[in-house]
Amino acid sequence: QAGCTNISSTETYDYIVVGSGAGGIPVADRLSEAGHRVLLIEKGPPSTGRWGGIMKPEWLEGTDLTRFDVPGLCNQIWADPTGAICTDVDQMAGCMLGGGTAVNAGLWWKPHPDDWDVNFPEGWRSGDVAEATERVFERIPGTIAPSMDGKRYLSQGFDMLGSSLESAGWEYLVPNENPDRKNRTYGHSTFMYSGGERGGPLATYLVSAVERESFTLWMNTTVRRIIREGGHATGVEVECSGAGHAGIVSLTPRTGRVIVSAGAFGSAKLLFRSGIGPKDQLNVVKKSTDGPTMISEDQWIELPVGHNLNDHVGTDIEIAHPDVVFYDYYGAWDEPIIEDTEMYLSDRIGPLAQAAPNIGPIFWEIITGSDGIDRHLQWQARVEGELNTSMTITQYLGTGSLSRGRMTITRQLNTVVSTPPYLRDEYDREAVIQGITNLRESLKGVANLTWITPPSNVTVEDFVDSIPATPARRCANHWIGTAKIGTDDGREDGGTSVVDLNTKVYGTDNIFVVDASIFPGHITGNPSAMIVIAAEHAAEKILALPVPEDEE
Ligand SMILES: Cc1cc2nc3c(=O)[nH]c(=O)nc-3n(C[C@H](O)[C@H](O)[C@H](O)COP(=O)(O)OP(=O)(O)OC[C@H]3O[C@@H](n4cnc5c(N)ncnc54)[C@H](O)[C@@H]3O)c2cc1C
Repeated sequence: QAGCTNISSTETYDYIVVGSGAGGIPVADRLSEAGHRVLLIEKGPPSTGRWGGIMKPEWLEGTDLTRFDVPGLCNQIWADPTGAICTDVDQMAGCMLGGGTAVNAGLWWKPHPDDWDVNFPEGWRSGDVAEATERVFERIPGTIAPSMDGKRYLSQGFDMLGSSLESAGWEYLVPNENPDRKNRTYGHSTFMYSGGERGGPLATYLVSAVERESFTLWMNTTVRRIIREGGHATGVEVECSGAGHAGIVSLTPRTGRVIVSAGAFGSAKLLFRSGIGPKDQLNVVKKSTDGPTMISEDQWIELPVGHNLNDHVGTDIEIAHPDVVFYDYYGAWDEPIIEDTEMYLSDRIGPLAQAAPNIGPIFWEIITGSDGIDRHLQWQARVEGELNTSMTITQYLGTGSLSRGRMTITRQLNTVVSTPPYLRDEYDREAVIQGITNLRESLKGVANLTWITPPSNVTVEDFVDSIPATPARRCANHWIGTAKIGTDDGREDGGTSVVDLNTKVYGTDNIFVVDASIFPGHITGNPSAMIVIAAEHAAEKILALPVPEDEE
């Protein structure tokens, strides 16, 4: 293909990291920092201006910014996702440099200790990841006041809802200074933004990685399969899309390793295509166009990849209040308020330095179910809805939830959510209902506040039951879990885990998974910061493993 570079057969790498999202960028940086030759392969194009991205509205022409740099343009992904998202996944997923961290809204949370302690195995509890957490928040502290003048613009919605919660006994706090206080508390959203721009892993870990000679980044290059002999990977086969690379790239013989960081769907798909997964899925791949080059059946490694799929259960409610002021963030694409673009371009201040569509407050509650399990709810408000005075508030059900689903692959090699993970457990449903009931109660006395959804004459039970438990209605875009970490080897009867405590795929000696896929269960908040922490922690574990020559 024109523009593609054929791979030189002499070049080898100590680590090949597949996918440049929340997991891939930090792990690639840490491995290269330790002195290894690292190749980071991303299937998508560049995103932010720093890396050569070009997608932008007219008012950014002539600047080195793209739509992905400007917080106020983050919701353009819903208006026009072309060229930014994966076309082989039936859900929304960023397929460009930075993965989800290039297209997301930048919410950035220090995890609640339960997010680790309830879900993760030994060696991955809150105490074990404390240092990794510190390292991440040193590099990406996040901010609750993204506009560079420290002011918060258009805070009427926050003020109305915040003061209403306050009157009902909820407590204001700075969330990342109090990560363990998620029960009837509220605060401003924290974003990974810095300098009035997107920030995050693309502006930190990737910058330090690229400065090293031992680090190589390829974009527009898709890893088709891992080439392996038994449990030992020797390299990967890549395909070029646009100006990428094509051919077979080799690992350093004996000691080289592959890190799969292609996201909850992308990583599972790559494992399937490499003969690792449940037999039914590997048979689908065998019958696809991959058939002729797929590893032979006697080399398949049967693991429950794609099972344990999870997402936050999203339930939207909507209220309206005359104090709330709407700002047209979608309009900022082609009909922006000139004064606001000027403020942004000259000083990185104003509404466009804040995430669309005016997100916050964020508030939390823990519901103890009749099954005795604590379930964490995060409520995320934004100024958007039916009326100019509406606020839509999404309730996310996370930590403690028990429902799980499954992703599978089609003959066309697209991934699908074949079993949606929403509300399959009756106590998960109970927590969602209880949370809305409690919020109704908390907002009961607020003058001039109207409930639009659910209207006050509909019971919460009927409302919750009326929303289909499908991704179309419940999706939070926080997919996790398809290559679960744990000690129960998934090759054994009843085993549920795909990777061991070092994130190494069971049955292999040098293939690892480091991204949202390894999360055993859901967490309190938006997951990107926790995925970066997991990547920091995984890098440490991987670097500590003996290489073959050290063994015996
Ligand atoms: C619209 C949207 C808004 C969101 N908002 C927030 C938010 O505000 N805060 C938050 O914390 N989280 C948010 N999230 C979720 C968060 O971004 C993801 O959970 C996170 O990015 C997942 O990290 P990951 O490393 O697992 O995968 P990803 O970030 O998805 O990265 C995977 C990367 O691998 C690449 N890839 C896939 N297959 C291959 C292959 N075969 N070869 C080469 N490359 C490949 C992809 O192109 C992608 O770049 C949002 C997600 C979406 C979609």
